Amino acid sequence: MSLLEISDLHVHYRRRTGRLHALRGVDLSIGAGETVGVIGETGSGKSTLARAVLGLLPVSRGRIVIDGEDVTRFNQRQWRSFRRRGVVQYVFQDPLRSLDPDLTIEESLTEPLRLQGRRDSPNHLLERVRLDESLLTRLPAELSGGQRQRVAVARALAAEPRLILLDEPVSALDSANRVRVLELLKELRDAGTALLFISHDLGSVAGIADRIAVLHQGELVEDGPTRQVVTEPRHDYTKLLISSVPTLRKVVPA
Ligand SMILES: Nc1ncnc2c1ncn2[C@@H]1O[C@H](COP(=O)(O)OP(=O)(O)OP(=O)(O)O)[C@@H](O)[C@H]1O
Repeated sequence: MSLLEISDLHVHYRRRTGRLHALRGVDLSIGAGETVGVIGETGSGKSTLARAVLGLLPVSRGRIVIDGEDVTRFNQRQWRSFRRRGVVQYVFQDPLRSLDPDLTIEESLTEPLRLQGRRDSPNHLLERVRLDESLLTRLPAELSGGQRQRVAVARALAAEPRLILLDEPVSALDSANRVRVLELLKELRDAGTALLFISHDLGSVAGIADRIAVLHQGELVEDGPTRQVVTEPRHDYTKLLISSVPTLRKVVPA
C-alpha cells in the first residue's frame, strides 16, 4: 500500500477575476521509503499540491489518502488530530515560515517532542542535522539561512514522520548550504523516510529522487523513474527542462 495516494486531484482558487483551475486531475503515489521529486516551472501548481496534501487548501475533486487514511474531506479538528500522529511533516522554502520567530531553537524543537508525549531534550535532533548545541538558546533570526533550514528539518524529524513534504527546501540557500541540506535529505532517505521533494530545479532533485513527476500548468505530464525521465523524457516540456541542465546525467545515479 502507498504511503501517499493522490487520485484525480483538482484544486481551484477563487480570484476576483474568476476561478483558477490550479490542479487538473493529478495522480501521484509515494510508497513507504520512496523519494519522489515534483518539478515544474513557477506557477505550475507545485506549492498548491503540497498545501492540498497538508490540508491547507480545499480540494474540489479527487482523493488524498495518507497512510491508509482518506484525509480529503477532513475538517479542522480531524486534521489537528491526524497531524498529532506525526505521519507527515513539512519543510518550506523559507524556514522562517516553519519556525516561530519568538521561540528559541530549543523551544521550537521541544514543542513537537512534547506533542508526541516525549520528555527528552532536543539535543539528538540537532545532532541528526549536524548543528551545535550552542545554537539552542538562539532565536531563528540569529541563525544563518542554512542553519535555519537545518533546524526546520530537525523540527520535522521530532515526530519521526514516515513522509516529509519539502517545498523548495534548498532554493533560498547558497551553494555550500544547498549541498549540506541535500546531503542531509539523502541521509533521511537512506534511513527510510519517504520524501516528496518539490522544486523548480531539476538539478537539485535528480541526485536524490527515485522518481520524478513533472507538473505543467496544473497537470502531471510525466511520472517515472529518475533515470528514465532524464534519459528518455516523453513530454516536450520535460525535454525542455532537461536541456536546460546540461550536467544532469552526471548527478543521476546509475
Ligand atoms: N492563494 C491563491 N489565490 C489565487 N491564486 C493562487 C493562489 N496561490 C497560487 N495561485 C495561483 O495558482 C497557480 C499555481 O500556483 P503555485 O504557487 O502552486 O505554483 P508553483 O509551481 O508552486 O510556483 P512557484 O515555483 O513560483 O512557487 C498560479 O497560477 C498561482 O498564481
